[in-house]
Amino acid sequence: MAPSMQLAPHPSIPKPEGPVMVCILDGWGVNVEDKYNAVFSADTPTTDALRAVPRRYRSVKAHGTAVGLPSDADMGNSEVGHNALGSGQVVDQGARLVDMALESGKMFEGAGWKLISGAFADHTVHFIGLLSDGGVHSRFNQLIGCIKGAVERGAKRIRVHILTDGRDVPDGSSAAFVAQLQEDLAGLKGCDAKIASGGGRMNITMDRYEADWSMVKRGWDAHVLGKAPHTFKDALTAVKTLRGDPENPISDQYLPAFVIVDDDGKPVGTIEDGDAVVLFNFRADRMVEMSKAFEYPDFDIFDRVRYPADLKFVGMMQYDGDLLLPKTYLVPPPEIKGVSGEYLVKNGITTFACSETQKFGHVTFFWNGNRSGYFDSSKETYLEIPSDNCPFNEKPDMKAVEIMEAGREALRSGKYQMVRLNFANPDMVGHTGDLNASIRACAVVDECVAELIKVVDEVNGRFLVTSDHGNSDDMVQREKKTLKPLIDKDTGKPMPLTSHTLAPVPVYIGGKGLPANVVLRDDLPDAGLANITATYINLLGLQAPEKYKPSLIVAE
Ligand SMILES: O=C(O)[C@@H](CO)OP(=O)(O)O
Ligand SMILES: [Mn+2]
Ligand SMILES: [Mn+2]
Repeated sequence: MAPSMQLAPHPSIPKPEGPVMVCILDGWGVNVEDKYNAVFSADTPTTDALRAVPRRYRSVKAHGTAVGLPSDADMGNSEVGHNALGSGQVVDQGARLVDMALESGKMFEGAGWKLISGAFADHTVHFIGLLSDGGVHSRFNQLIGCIKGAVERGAKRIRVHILTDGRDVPDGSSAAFVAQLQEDLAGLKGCDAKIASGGGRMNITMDRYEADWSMVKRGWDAHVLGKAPHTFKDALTAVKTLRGDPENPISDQYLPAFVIVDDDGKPVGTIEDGDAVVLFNFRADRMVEMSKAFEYPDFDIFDRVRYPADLKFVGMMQYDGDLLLPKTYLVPPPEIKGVSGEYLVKNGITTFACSETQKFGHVTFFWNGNRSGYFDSSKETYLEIPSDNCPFNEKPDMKAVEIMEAGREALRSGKYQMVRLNFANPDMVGHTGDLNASIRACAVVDECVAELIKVVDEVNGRFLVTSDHGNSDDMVQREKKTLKPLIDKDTGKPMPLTSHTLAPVPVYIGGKGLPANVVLRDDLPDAGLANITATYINLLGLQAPEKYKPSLIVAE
């Protein structure tokens, strides 16, 4: 082992007899305490009790610059949250790197730009991605920046394939983004630019972790082949019509696929031989599958029917550095080096990591600094529990009990020194905007934490329970100043909040194996998620790498 990777024993925190459990309650923030806070409203006796233990509970920042996002107006998300939790470092994240590449002009100088510029004169440049200013997967102004850059550099024909959001931005806001995009495209001089196809992000194109490839096929059919269940002459009409009854609309997230056609009913923007395609999302998880469909000539997961020849395909970023997918991209992704997972295996620590499909890559790929697979398969076991395929408010328990049971077994097995679990419920159910289902989601997770802590105590272990960002902690849109819920004019009901929040997240530590003198420091008021990495390494009785953000604990 490189001497630099050796972790010294902690001078005052001994090695535990049992394992260390790190639990991430995805989307569980600390926020305004009223009935629209599902975390607060849920029956959560376990985390309530943990919160009452002196010097073993605090909160940490999980949004904005504390996790490498461009500004403190940016909510946290799973990618940047797990990157920070697993690496102990704050690195400039995709959102910021794309901003900088556009500002400096580097965007227009790299290999990715060179590739697509081959289509400027005689072919079409297609942009496919999430249309909103949510800043989790993409940002509207970055799309416009790229389109304008292409037009200034000679692009003659542009088609945009839009995924409507309603998840990182309020549901129903898609119409406004579409209207704005249409206006911006119409204002481009010397370029024929139009919206060509679209659909809701949770219905087409943006599947992740192979939960449902049929979503990607629906996206391919609409974007590439120009085939969809609905055709319209105009995208704004498409989005407004497909939402249906204003009293009970289909969410922007789930709008069916549509294709824009001309007066003869012909699609205005199929993807043809020699065209360029840009996936303009910077975030990886929901772009990997579509990238495979575009990049791999012998792709066979679904029938692509037609695979355009001489395609100039790029991602906004490289979405998987191990698979080198896509080969060509516009902006190099963040480089996260020396993550805790690598240190652990190099120091002989055995790890079990588990979540259900929807969060499996979060607790492995994102946790490991966007790396696929194991650092050392002899020391690590990653277990994926298949997620249900349904809107998660219909089954708010999701696979929490199964994850808990797997965690319990791993803790008892004696095989693992570290057990890392992610519970998806407060996040995935929170995204549906369904308050009651989110309350249930938080309650079931609290029950699972109770069961796990019992076992941690049984094996003389230690635990750290935390989260990656807020979500269920606020389920309603609010007036900025008074924080009063905003009321929908049509329905008279409070307007649901489907997005993450800016809230800090809790950190609870404990376990029978944790010496009584180990407590949370009180001199790090501004700590963030990245401080948790050194903390859990200390719980293992080891000193953390020097470059990590300081540990939150001390032995007094
Ligand atoms: O579902 C997702 O893709 C994002 C929200 O856009 O959520 P998370 O960061 O929690 O995965
Ligand atoms: Mn998350
Ligand atoms: Mn989320």
